[in-house]
Amino acid sequence: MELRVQDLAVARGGVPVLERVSFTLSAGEAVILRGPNGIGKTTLLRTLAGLQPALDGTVSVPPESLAYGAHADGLKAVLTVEENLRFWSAVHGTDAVDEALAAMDLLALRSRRAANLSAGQKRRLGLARLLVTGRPIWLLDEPTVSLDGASVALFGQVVRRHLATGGAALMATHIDLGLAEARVLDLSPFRARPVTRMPGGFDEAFA
Ligand SMILES: Nc1ncnc2c1ncn2[C@@H]1O[C@H](COP(=O)(O)OP(=O)(O)OP(=O)(O)O)[C@@H](O)[C@H]1O
Repeated sequence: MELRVQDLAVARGGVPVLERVSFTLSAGEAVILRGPNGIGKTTLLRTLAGLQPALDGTVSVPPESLAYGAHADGLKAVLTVEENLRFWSAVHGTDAVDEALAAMDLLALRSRRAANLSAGQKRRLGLARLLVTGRPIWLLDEPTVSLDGASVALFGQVVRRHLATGGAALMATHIDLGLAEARVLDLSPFRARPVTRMPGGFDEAFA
């Protein structure tokens, strides 16, 4: 499945952040979003995931084709690791829980409550959730935060396997996941033009 983004404009807190963003992400492809802090990588990913509306533009696939992986969002603290994945697998009508546990090295932690996981273990569970969504296009926001070297390598393998089986990934990351084939999309040219400022106004005070 191909993701075609055309002239997308996105905003954060009502303020336009990026505009006229156009790119294509094909099956089997990984694209890495680049740009300085605050340029709008998270905002772009959240907009594509359907978590906030776009100001303008078109996205060729519905949010149901996209899986958003960020932080530990969506984890139920009182459920165990395995129960969390079973919950999401039921929501998505898939059956990949054991595979996901194994892929992110969570088999030994399957009976532990999510609340009692370390930050890195929570992150691994959040990434295992991607696998049980069964969705082809992954949107990843700094997926390797809190992960140790071994877990980064593990996740690199998971992404490569996803790409090899026709999936695609759009990610904001500063870490080399070992994806030699990944394309880089620099967001700098899409920075929204600043709104007209009022002299002595709020913007001036914080400039
Ligand atoms: N809740 C919010 N309300 C208003 N503005 C926000 C809010 N969250 C973020 N912003 C602003 O929106 C802009 C885009 O932020 P975003 O998090 O998308 O950038 P980013 O490229 O992901 O940054 P980083 O590399 O630091 O993670 C920034 O200028 C930020 O200050």
